[in-house]
Amino acid sequence: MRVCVIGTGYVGLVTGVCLAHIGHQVVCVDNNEEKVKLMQSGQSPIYEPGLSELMTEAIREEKISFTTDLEAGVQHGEILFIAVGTPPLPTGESDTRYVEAVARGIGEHLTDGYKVIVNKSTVPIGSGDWVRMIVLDGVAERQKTLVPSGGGTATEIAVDFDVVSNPEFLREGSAIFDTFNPDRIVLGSNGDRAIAMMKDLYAPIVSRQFSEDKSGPTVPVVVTDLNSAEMVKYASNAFLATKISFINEVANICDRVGADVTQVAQGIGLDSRIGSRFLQAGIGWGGSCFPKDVLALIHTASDYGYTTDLLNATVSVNKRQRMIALEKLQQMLKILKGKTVGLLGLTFKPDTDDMRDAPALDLIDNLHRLGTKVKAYDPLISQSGMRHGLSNVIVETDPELLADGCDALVLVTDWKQFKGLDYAKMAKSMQNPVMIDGRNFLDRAALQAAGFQYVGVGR
Ligand SMILES: NC(=O)c1ccc[n+]([C@@H]2O[C@H](COP(=O)([O-])OP(=O)(O)OC[C@H]3O[C@@H](n4cnc5c(N)ncnc54)[C@H](O)[C@@H]3O)[C@@H](O)[C@H]2O)c1
Ligand SMILES: O=c1ccn([C@@H]2O[C@H](COP(=O)(O)OP(=O)(O)O[C@H]3O[C@H](CO)[C@@H](O)[C@H](O)[C@H]3O)[C@@H](O)[C@H]2O)c(=O)[nH]1
Repeated sequence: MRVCVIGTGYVGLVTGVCLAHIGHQVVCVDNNEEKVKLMQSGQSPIYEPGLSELMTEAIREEKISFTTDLEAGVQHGEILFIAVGTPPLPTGESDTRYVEAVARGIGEHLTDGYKVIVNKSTVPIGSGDWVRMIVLDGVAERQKTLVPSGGGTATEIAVDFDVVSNPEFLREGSAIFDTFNPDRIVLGSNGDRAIAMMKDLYAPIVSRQFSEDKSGPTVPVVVTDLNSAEMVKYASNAFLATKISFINEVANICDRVGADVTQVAQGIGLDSRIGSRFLQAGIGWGGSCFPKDVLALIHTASDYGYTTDLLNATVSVNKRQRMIALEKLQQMLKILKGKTVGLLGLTFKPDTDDMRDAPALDLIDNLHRLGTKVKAYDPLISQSGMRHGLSNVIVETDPELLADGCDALVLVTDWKQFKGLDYAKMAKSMQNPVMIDGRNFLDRAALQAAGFQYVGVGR
């Protein structure tokens, strides 16, 4: 099928490349010229495991192209994906201005023939109907420009489209895997024709043709109304964030009573009603989605007169959890002023270059506030030189250089490379071999054998 994806960030580019891989003809549109030039030259502007390889293949097979020209994209696509950012406003609500600009632009360029407009961006509940309205506004704008040369009124522009909400559940760092191995596909629409086209689009994924386990059961497709599909996205993220806040709260109690949260998580996670995933206690959840989406849902509820006691607690537990590494550093080192702390990891999770709302950023700010020198090493940020927002941090290019002279190390991101470091060598070069393991990721006994005082979270 002919697909246009508008917005080529973590979601749009992965979606475009994966749809091209399964055989569709994809045009990706972005209004960032630099990004588009980079993609046209075959390079991905983001790091996502496996993305570059699939992108190169799709370009070689002429299944995908990149442009800044929205009109060309709209003309090409039978299915038009909106995948632009919806960042948080200071009030907590989503900033939908990029979605609005794209919807209006689509309306200004819609041509004859039926099109499906898909909200892939995470958008506030009710956005499906709102996008329809904005697209029609765009059509009306164009209509106004059509004045026949002899005067009179121009022929009415005829458009035919439906809006579908197709929320995205991929995780950064495993986005390609998640796209080919989804737990479910959610399609919200008021139009049967649109749903049928979306099912055709995803048929190779639904049939597991591209899954790791090709013989697995077909992927469930959940068809809902527009509002419910939008709510599925927010409720999923809110549930997962709540699950992590829950285990973090349990970890804080474990710390006080002398239990080990990693053992507790194993014990409770084996209950199939609970499940073992997203029960890793640590320094709190971050990234571009959980923080903004939980706040946006709280905001929506409040717009409708409802106070979200549970979600408010999810957020406040997380805020406090973001301080846990600092508290543990204070317990171990006492005064932090004049001390040097090294951070292992900067990104909000491993296998991504994304620093949006990363717990490392809070920690850095708090350490600076207390007069601590901060150094950091991150497998991706250190190598790529992407130091956006990190001007006060000494970014080392190797973990051993990081340890040199430090009073303590904090493991902030659970990059798998951190399992195999030469901790004995690192301990020797430190002022004070203290390891705060903010992700309960390292082997306590091995660290102690290497000469570290090891402190985990809730263990
Ligand atoms: N990042 C994730 O893991 C993830 C997962 C699921 C859902 N989402 C949701 O998907 C949406 C996109 O997230 P993202 O992380 O990919 O964002 P992003 O910031 O990485 O990318 C957004 C892209 O849209 C482009 N853009 C902005 N305005 C545009 C316009 N008018 N025309 C064309 N392009 C435009 C930007 O240049 C950018 O390349 C958000 O709503 C987010 O909540 C994100
Ligand atoms: O047991 C856990 C699992 C995760 N995290 C933290 O939670 C955050 C989010 O992690 P993860 O969900 O793996 O990454 P995201 O890429 O942010 O993905 C989430 O947000 C996306 C955007 O909405 C959704 O599409 C995904 O389904 C949803 O998992 C990170 O800071 C993790 O360190 C924990 O602290 N403990």
